[in-house]
Amino acid sequence: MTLPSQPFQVNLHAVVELLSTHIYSHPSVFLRELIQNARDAIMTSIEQGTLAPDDALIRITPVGPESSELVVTDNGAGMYREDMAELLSTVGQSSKRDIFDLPRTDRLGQFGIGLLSCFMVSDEIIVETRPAAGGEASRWVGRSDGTFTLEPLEGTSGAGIKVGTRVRLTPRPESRELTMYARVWELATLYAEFLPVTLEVCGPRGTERFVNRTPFFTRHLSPSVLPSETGTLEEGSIEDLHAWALERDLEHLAEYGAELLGAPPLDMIDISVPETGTRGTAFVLPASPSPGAKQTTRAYMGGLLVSESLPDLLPEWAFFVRVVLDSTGLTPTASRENFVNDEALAVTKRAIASSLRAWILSLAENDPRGLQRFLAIHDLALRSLAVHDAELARIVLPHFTFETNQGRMLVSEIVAANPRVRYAETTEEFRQLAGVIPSDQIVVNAGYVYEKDLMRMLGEALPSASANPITLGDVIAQFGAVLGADAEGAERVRALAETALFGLDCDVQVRAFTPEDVPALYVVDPNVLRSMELKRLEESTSGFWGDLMREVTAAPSPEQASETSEPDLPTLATLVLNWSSSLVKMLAGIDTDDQVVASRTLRLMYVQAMLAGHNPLRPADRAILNESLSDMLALSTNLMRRDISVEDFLEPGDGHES
Ligand SMILES: Nc1ncnc2c1ncn2[C@@H]1O[C@H](COP(=O)(O)OP(=O)(O)OP(=O)(O)O)[C@@H](O)[C@H]1O
Repeated sequence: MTLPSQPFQVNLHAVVELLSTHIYSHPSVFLRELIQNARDAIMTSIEQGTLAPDDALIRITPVGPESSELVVTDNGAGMYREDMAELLSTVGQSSKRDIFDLPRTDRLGQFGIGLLSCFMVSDEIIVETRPAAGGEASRWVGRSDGTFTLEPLEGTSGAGIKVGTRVRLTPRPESRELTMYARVWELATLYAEFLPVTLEVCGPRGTERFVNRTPFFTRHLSPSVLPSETGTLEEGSIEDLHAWALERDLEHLAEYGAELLGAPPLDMIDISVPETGTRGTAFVLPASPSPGAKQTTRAYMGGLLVSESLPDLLPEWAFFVRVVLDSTGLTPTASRENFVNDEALAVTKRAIASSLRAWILSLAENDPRGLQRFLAIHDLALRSLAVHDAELARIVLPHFTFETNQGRMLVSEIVAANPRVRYAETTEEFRQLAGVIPSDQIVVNAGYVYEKDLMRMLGEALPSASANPITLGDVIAQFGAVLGADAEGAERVRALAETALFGLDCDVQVRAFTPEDVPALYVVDPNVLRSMELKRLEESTSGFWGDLMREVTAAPSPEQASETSEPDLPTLATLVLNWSSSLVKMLAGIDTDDQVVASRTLRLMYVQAMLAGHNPLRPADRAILNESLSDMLALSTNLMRRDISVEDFLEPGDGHES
């Protein structure tokens, strides 16, 4: 025997609890749901020809001294009594779906739960309505205990009910504030200021205020209605009038942007995605946002607010704009506070990204000064975009500036000076290189974020140019060896220096190079530099951090591990003494008696070379700096008094042990 089917029962309390704690972010959304129902009913009437668009009106009367009820009235389609029980008392029932039960894009509602949000602020919802197509007025009263009544409003009781619908709520004490004038005005403006239906809020003492503003952010490239007060038009003046209207729209748009950003936007970018009925404006920030800041989007659906701050609608790199948009083709989530992450949203996101990109491209091609203004504020954003976008890189790369040994230069200037661009991959290497590269040659510092990648793209982006890394090792390899009659002197200085730098893990070479006023170069492999920095920290840090540092420095990297297995560990650093420097030549001719002076001079040259290359000084380096300076001071003062001898200063490593 088959048992008869039975309908599910709905526990209304549990549903309202679910709505308020898991779906809606705040009880105040009840007002947005009522405005949305009123707007949809008005759209139905306009569509059916029973209401002229200019006569459409939503009126909100807040709770106040004269009334303990909040009333939302519309002059839309209303409802027939026969439909009311099903539409209003059935959770999930909506009239806003098409014959295939799909949401209608011209209606904002679709889930059939919005009215229930009123139970978040009131225990009773009264809906009084009269259908626009003709018929009796009716009253439906729904209660939070899950019961409802439905009655006809005949004779005098229905006389005050005009075509349309009014919803009456008596708020619970804790929700009263949400239904009073100040808050209602604030919420109505927030949700509906761009609603294309007139919305008025009745203020104290019968005053009325309209919340509506024109959504200029959706229409700035198509002029809004032409002024009606212009009277008859002269021949040929229609274009002027369009230009005037467009300019006025742009002014309003800029004003809105300034309100949104707190300062006039640097520029405004039109967003248009016809496939998803999305239109809007991206306002370019007039100041650089804090690092890592992600801009959120203010989104509307049919003029009703979805969210003031939607994340994830913009690409990662677009932290230089704040977007405001309106969509009729995206699907809202049940809370109506976000969009469903579907294909339509993906299409919209891609289109927004390409509009921003197209704006940058057109700036680069048509308005180089505008691009420079933009770069002065949002340089990093554009670099981060260009490294992933070869086509964009081709257009914008010449406009980027890079640090070079000749100061900051535009890429176009660098390439014009020499299309075979050479760049240092780290800032440390650049600083060392900058000291020795002949001044008529350019070396670029590509050590900052994105710059190495951009340099690597240069050859592809600008076919006439090429870019290759250059290391200090490359430059030093080209330095001339010291030959012939000078070879002996050079070897002497090298031996002196090796002795003076004993124990400092530093090899010594003597080469001839320019500039002559650089007596020595301290050359170090970047990996070695890193371990030196760790060692310095380790030596100067005690306790937990010191132990941690020691652990870090003790654990060899895979490369180091393979290196240590080799019998000869490469020398850590090299001091390259410059045979072209008169100071170095002087050291070659120094008297044996003055070897202490030579030793301290070489140690000072070593520290000076380290500092010139922006290398970190370890405690041992600082110690020899201080010792050498005090020795030099003592030598020069005491020797002049002739009351001490050089032997007093000799120490192991000074070459006088024997
Ligand atoms: N002001 C109104 N005028 C005419 N019909 C209304 C009005 N308010 C509600 N209705 C009817 O009641 C139904 C249920 O409304 P409800 O707000 O619960 O859901 P919805 O608007 O259809 O969908 P959503 O949950 O997405 O808002 C609507 O589909 C509509 O038919």
